[in-house]
Amino acid sequence: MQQKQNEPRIYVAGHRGLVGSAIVRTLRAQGHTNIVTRSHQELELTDQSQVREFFRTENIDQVYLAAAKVGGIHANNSYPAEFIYDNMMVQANVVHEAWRAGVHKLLFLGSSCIYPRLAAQPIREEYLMNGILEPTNEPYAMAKIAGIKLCESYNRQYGTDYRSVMPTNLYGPGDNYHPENSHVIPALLRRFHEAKTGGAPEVVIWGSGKPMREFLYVDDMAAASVYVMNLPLEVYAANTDPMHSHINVGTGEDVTIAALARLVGETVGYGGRIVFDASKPDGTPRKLLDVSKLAALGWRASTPLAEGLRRAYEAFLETQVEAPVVREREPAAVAA
Ligand SMILES: NC(=O)C1=CN([C@@H]2O[C@H](COP(=O)(O)OP(=O)(O)OC[C@H]3O[C@@H](n4cnc5c(N)ncnc54)[C@H](OP(=O)(O)O)[C@@H]3O)[C@@H](O)[C@H]2O)C=CC1
Ligand SMILES: C[C@H]1O[C@H](OP(=O)(O)OP(=O)(O)OC[C@H]2O[C@@H](n3cnc4c(=O)[nH]c(N)nc43)[C@H](O)[C@@H]2O)[C@@H](O)[C@@H](O)C1=O
Repeated sequence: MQQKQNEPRIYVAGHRGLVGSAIVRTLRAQGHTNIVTRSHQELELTDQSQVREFFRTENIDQVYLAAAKVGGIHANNSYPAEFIYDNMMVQANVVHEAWRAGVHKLLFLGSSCIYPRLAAQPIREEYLMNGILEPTNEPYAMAKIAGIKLCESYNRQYGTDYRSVMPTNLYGPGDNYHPENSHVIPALLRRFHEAKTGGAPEVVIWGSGKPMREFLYVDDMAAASVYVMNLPLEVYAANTDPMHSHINVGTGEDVTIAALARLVGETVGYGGRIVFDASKPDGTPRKLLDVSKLAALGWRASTPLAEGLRRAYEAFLETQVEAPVVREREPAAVAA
């Protein structure tokens, strides 16, 4: 593809993942042709020397940092060392080496789990660090909080323009459908689909079904990421306290896990029973984001949950046609 003159050279870290692939789709749809990507195999972001060499040679103007060790409640709870180590290393290397190479603009993706477990609802950006974190994902959340502080600190000391967005729970095409390590939506799409095709009389849902979650379709998240990256600095800075320089991204609406399960069942066309396994953790009881800051800046989510689930199920079915086993990643042991 021919590159336009003066177009920024944009590195999307994690472009094969759920969010990174959607950011690439969004940038391409907006006409960007100068997008740089590297797979995990090509560039190990926990390795500082590889990251330094990449930024030294690639002449990058902007970074979307969507590479991270990511998983649902079970993966976070089972592999805490990998969730804290990988995420601390990836973000420290990318932020530091981007700064060393003179990259002025970067967008860091955090997560709504940075907020206290029992935060007042809806959760405003300034509630960061005013309470105890949810234990099932505390190591991951600590890494993400450090990521926000990295960006703030480089901005304060070096005058960079490194921004942070805190997404709620995401879903959509390109998700991880591992039966245990995935998030709830891809796990349930797969479980309900297998129950339907296998004629199973019931589907088991983890926990009590009572926790509430807010779900954002991934193309909305990608659109929000590009929107925040491109806001004029004076507009972004005027809306973000220098000590709380992150912005929530969500829909502003949540559902119980029981209601979500019924909706996934309807989407898939499963007619059997839904049962709950109380031996599995519920995690945070509720984490609804206050999205008024981003709304005031001019962006709102546009994909209703039922429509997003329909598209996500279509994408899941496509992966079944291409290859019956889809993107099932087992966290590997932390490199010695
Ligand atoms: N999914 C969700 O519900 C939410 C996600 N987020 C955040 O959004 C961002 C993107 O998440 P999502 O797209 O879901 O995650 P995915 O797991 O789908 O994608 C992450 C990508 O990063 C790559 N990656 C991971 N570790 C490394 C590494 N050490 N070196 C190079 N590449 C690496 C992965 O490659 P490989 O698979 O080969 O390891 C993968 O392509 C993350 O920061 C996450 O914390 C925030 C809130 C909710
Ligand atoms: C995005 C977010 O993701 C993780 O947190 P989480 O919100 O708890 O995410 P989850 O999608 O795994 O679960 C949501 C709810 O759903 C219930 N649930 C039912 N049945 C299944 C099920 O089959 N799989 C999963 N994973 N959950 C299930 C589950 O018990 C929980 O009550 C964080 O660790 C953290 O990394 C983070 O930031």
